[in-house]
Amino acid sequence: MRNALELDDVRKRYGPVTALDGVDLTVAEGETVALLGPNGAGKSTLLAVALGLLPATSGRATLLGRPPADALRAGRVGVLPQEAGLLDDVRVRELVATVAAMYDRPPPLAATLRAAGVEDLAQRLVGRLSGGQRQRVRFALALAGGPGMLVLDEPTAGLDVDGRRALWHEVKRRAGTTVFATHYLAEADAYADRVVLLARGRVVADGPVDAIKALVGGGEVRFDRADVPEGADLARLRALPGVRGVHVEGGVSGGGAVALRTVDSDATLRALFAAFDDVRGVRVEGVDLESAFVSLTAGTEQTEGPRR
Ligand SMILES: Nc1ncnc2c1ncn2[C@@H]1O[C@H](COP(=O)(O)OP(=O)(O)OP(=O)(O)O)[C@@H](O)[C@H]1O
Repeated sequence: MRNALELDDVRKRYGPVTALDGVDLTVAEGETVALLGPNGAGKSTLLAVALGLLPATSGRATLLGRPPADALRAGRVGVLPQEAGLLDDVRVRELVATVAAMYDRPPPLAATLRAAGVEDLAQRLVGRLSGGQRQRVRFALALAGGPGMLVLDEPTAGLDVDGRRALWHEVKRRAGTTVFATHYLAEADAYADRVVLLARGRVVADGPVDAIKALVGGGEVRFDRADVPEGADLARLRALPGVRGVHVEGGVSGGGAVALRTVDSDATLRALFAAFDDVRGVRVEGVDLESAFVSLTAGTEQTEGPRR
């Protein structure tokens, strides 16, 4: 299968700030890839370089087998940039029609308006729309040329529940290549085949959602006890193999609910049963994407100033 996107040791500096610090990334055709990372990690910069909208300081970007700007000019990629300005004094229908007319074989206008959920807004002036409605219009502009690939920077920012559902429904229906940046981990979990986790301009994890969760490993062993563990009991729980943290909540009718954060739930479970004979309601839960995200990017918020 051909690669839709290739980034080869891409670096991008804005004066003293290193926004991308040697990024290698490959996206195969047909893949849906989510780009995650804390504020300032470099997600928007990565997408802008991948699209040829920003020059890299060094390294190489290839989009659909060509220099990115060429692929973009050929109308093969639909783009939803973050905070894109829109003309205010035109009606939604005119704006989408004008953009569609720049392409060789755009889909019927009605289909684009429907797909982006802006049919009912077609006659409205863009300048009078709400934030979420404007975001839907941006999505319509990304779809206007009938592109084979979508690059979406925080596409559901400002969208209500219906708007989000409609957008992802459309992305899935198209089954083309999609690369999107998001802060909503649930969206990455639900819609991406693969997650690329950026921190400080570097790829710190790259793989299917389950593999990213597994990188952090372990999970949580939860159980109930008749008594809330305290003192020596608590120390014994902390000393169980694999345990990295103990969280205790007062349970119903005076009992206690306990959660053990562990890197080896099998070893923790065996030792727990050996050491305590009054545990009940034991359940083991895996790490969720949020915990994995926090572990893998902890303390990495990008700040101004020279890099260490
Ligand atoms: N035009 C610019 N001039 C100077 N610094 C910039 C510019 N654009 C981005 N940066 C800096 O580059 C780094 C990466 O920014 P970028 O917008 O790519 O991050 P992001 O992951 O998209 O963040 P967010 O989640 O907040 O949108 C940040 O430290 C940011 O302050």
